[in-house]
Amino acid sequence: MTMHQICVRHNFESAHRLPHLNDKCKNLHGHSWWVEVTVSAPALGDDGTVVEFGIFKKALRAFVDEYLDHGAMLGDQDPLASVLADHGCKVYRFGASPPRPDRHDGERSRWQAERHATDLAYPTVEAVAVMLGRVARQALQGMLPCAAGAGLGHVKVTETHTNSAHFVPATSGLPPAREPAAAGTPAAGTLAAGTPAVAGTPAGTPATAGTPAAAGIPAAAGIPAQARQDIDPAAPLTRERSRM
Ligand SMILES: Nc1nc2c(c(=O)[nH]1)N=C([C@H](O)[C@H](O)COP(=O)(O)OP(=O)(O)OP(=O)(O)O)CN2
Repeated sequence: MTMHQICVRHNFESAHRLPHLNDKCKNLHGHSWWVEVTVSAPALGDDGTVVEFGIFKKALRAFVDEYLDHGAMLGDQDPLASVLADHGCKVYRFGASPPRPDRHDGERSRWQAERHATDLAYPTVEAVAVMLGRVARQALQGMLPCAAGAGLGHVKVTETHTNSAHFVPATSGLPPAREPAAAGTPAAGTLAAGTPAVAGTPAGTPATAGTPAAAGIPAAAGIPAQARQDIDPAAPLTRERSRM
């Protein structure tokens, strides 16, 4: 079987520390991280793509820029996590538990992003790759104009020139192929033949205005509402997703 693959990259500046590893890693230190995500599909969509670069990057970047860039990634048990958060610093916690229902909106909103890493105790490079794989996969599911059967290929996260981690999902990463569209009715997430892709308005999916502030997804300009919903960490993780 042939396979098409595309790759997008994004970078972010973030501190982390790994107090359970060696002496060097227990210091709060920063890296210029790179994340690279590939998306695979057995056949190209009607628009000749696996997934349109711009829309996919916007969805991925929205999460990274909002929750990780110029912040700190820490284990939930790390005492620095609450100290930094109490001082207004951006903190993304690995291994965090859901807040009690009576907690304030800010805490609930933070959790919506942190639930991608709830089963990952520490922000190792490997764990960051898993977490960003979940974000990327949710961005892909749903309406993005992508080829039938398109799914997450792999995620590479680089923290230094010498250190990186690859995450490859246990499954192929391909969600079930979408049903072929009835004539004249483009399937969700696919482009109708001959339908030009209008930026931010994928064919077959009405872009509902104004959405997911509640989902913790930044309402970045140009990201289709549905795409933002798709990276909504509040969406329940399926068994398959949680294996990623
Ligand atoms: N498997 C992993 N090992 C280590 C991780 C990790 O995330 N996964 N992280 C660290 C530290 O965070 C540290 O940033 C990197 O440590 P190290 O490579 O030892 O340090 P340098 O980048 O300074 O290495 P040099 O090549 O000597 O410059 C450690 N291990």
